[in-house]
Amino acid sequence: MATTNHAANATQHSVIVVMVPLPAQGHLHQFLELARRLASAHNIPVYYVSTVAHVRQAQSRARGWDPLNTPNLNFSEFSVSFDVPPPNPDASIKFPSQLVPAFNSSLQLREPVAELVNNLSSKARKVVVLHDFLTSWIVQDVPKIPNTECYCFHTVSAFLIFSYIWDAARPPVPSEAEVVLKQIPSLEGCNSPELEEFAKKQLQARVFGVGNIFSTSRVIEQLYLDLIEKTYVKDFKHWALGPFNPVEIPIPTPDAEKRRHYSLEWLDKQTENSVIFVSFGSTTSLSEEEIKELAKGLEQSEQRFIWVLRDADKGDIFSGDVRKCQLPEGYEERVAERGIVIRDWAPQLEILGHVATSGFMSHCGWNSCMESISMGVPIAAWPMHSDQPRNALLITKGLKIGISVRVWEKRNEVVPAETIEKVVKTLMASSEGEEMKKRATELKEAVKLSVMDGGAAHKEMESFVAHITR
Ligand SMILES: O=c1ccn([C@@H]2O[C@H](COP(=O)(O)OP(=O)(O)O[C@H]3O[C@H](CO)[C@@H](O)[C@H](O)[C@H]3O)[C@@H](O)[C@H]2O)c(=O)[nH]1
Repeated sequence: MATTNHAANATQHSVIVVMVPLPAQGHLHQFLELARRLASAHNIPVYYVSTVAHVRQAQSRARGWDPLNTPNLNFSEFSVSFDVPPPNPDASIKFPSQLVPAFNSSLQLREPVAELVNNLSSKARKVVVLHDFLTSWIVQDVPKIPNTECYCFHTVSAFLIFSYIWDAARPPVPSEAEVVLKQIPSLEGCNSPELEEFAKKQLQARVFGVGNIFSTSRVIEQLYLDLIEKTYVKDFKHWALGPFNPVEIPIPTPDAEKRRHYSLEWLDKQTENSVIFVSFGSTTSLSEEEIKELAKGLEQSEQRFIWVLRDADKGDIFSGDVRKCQLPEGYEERVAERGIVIRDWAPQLEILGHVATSGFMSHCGWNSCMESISMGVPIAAWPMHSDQPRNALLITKGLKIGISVRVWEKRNEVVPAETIEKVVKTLMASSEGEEMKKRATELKEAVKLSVMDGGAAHKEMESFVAHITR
């Protein structure tokens, strides 16, 4: 097993942080951004540990900063063996087939992680291990190592975590939460049996650490964070350290300006609040029939759009031929005046933050939700799997900043073009849509304030750092 192990170079430190993310794009930005904050703003040495493929992905997908040139941030990469099938867009459960083999391969990190932490623990007063719930199995030996402390980093919404508690125990909740929780969809159809099996393994190896970190903000999910806090034992700590995405789009340097994505230049030419961005994250693919209906629906809506249409993220995790999604003949030429189709990785945050963008058709992956809220963009919800159906409920019924396109109960039917057309028009060109936009803008302003000196998110980070370095 080849490793780039920096532990040998570590000098004596008070506290060292080791991060063990799940090797998946959706979990990457959050872990990486927390690593950056701890290493740069708080001067704590951080070790970001994962498979070779995931570390490469992390190094190339940091937003606007150079992870390789960040003092205090070290990458420990371990090569693992695995074989990953390509995505299957026609699968009845949309959970991507290529992911679980990649997750399973990460189980091989158990020994190297224990070895690394063991090594570091002799060089520091304390080693703090921040792990994903889905990497519990990897870190299960850590509590036996002296001078260590474990924290679970949830890269999902607080609403989702509380929805599991609600499923299991129906604790009393305020009416405002009850109205929403009563509508939570069952978990049927959310995960593949392979993922269920993987998650069960994590639950069995669960490490009962010191606290939870949530990838959310108190200004968005205070209601559900309070409910979670009430159900845990008293001295277990909780921090909401999000958002982990930038809340402002930085002005590009002259160099970055030259490399600016063509979709942003296209947006520059559109009028304010006129474009809907359509993208379904990094893990799922649409079937040919869904693509056909979506193409038709967008065209019939007569709204401007940017549509990211590619197969699930290659993300360096699987090799082999990738299907090229087919659009109806002559489609791109026909809609050229109004829309563009991106076949590659898109600069999602910049697109959402552009003044011309005012709607987002999204699968409701949690990063996409947080990014959309941070940029004040209401959502047309098209959930596909995992936490997405429940996130969609939070967005549409809890925060009231969105509308459903793919209704979860009708997930076995292809969403027809007429529904897509209607939803896009409602979001982009109706008083109902304007209301959603207004609420999304209010949330955006609150999030912006929260990350400033003295704001809720800022204070929360200070409290977390004070706790781990105590
Ligand atoms: O062309 C693209 C596609 C994606 N992204 C970014 O990739 C991330 C995608 O994350 P997310 O919206 O959460 O979707 P997934 O990649 O599908 O995330 C997985 O992980 C999330 C966090 O646990 C879960 O909420 C999702 O359900 C799960 O599918 C976001 O930061 C996007 O900005 C881009 O920048 N460009």
